Amino acid sequence: MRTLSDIDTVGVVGAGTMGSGIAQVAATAGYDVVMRDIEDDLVADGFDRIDDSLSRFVEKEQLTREEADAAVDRISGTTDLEDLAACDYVIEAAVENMEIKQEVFADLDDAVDDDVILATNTSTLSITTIASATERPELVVGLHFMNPAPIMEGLELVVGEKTADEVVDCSHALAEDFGKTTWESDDKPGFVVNRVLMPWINEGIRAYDEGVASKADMDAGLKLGTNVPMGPLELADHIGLDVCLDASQTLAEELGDRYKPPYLLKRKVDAGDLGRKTGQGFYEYD
Ligand SMILES: NC(=O)c1ccc[n+]([C@@H]2O[C@H](COP(=O)([O-])OP(=O)(O)OC[C@H]3O[C@@H](n4cnc5c(N)ncnc54)[C@H](O)[C@@H]3O)[C@@H](O)[C@H]2O)c1
Repeated sequence: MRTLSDIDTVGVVGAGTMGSGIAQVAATAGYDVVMRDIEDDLVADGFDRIDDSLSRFVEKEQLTREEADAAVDRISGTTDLEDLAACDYVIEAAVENMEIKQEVFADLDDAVDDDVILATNTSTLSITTIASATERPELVVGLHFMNPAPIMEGLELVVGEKTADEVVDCSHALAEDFGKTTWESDDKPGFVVNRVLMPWINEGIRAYDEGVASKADMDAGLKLGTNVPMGPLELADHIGLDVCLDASQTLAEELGDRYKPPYLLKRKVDAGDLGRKTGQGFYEYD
């Protein structure tokens, strides 16, 4: 099995909100990165997000222009799964759907060397179930980045039923090399963060829908009243309303009705208003 010193190239599956952020984190930490999505346009959008984010780091003088350019140069984009063959550690950040994740993991299992760790950035799905699509369940682990991945310090490590101790150790070490601080969760629905965060967001949406307060006052109340950086409606827009809906549905299936997604969340997703990424969610964005 590979250890941290064997890892030069990190594969990232998905170039969306999280995949592009994870690719940026790995490249900024000095790793070569192969970022894969299913269409060229989606890969290009991923690079645009990385450029925007790195430019903000440069503006804030947290990186030099040269360091930012060097990080981009270390990332190659592709739509071809075979291009992940040379990777030493792969992080999957495709959509939050068990069927798709299992398909991706079965394909990755064939595409990369037998001793390569396959990590998933899933928000709520079972690591053990995802791992069962491979012949290497002991090499599958949850590496759950927070959004935005380049900014948030915390990284949740999720240990599946068969995940080997060495894989957990190597993943903690890699996360630390990315500049992150980790905590560990057992493979239980929602892990530590989303088990508590999703019902908080959903209750905020319900309270707004039931007329407790305006959107702005719901968010202001939670921000000023509990000292969090974003209220529930802003945070839902930031995460993506589709991601919140998928996560809540999984949690409700596993843990019961207290996790049931609110009606208004479903209606907004059906309308295609997914939050920041589509320019419209609970709020409007440029
Ligand atoms: N958005 C968040 O705040 C957040 C936080 C932590 C974890 N996550 C998790 O990260 C994962 C990705 O979420 P996101 O917000 O980046 O979603 P997103 O919709 O922004 O991006 C998902 C990307 O995956 C791509 N994709 C779909 N099938 C693929 C395949 N077979 N191979 C390669 N790419 C494929 C899509 O084209 C899309 O570009 C999900 O599992 C989500 O639950 C999201």
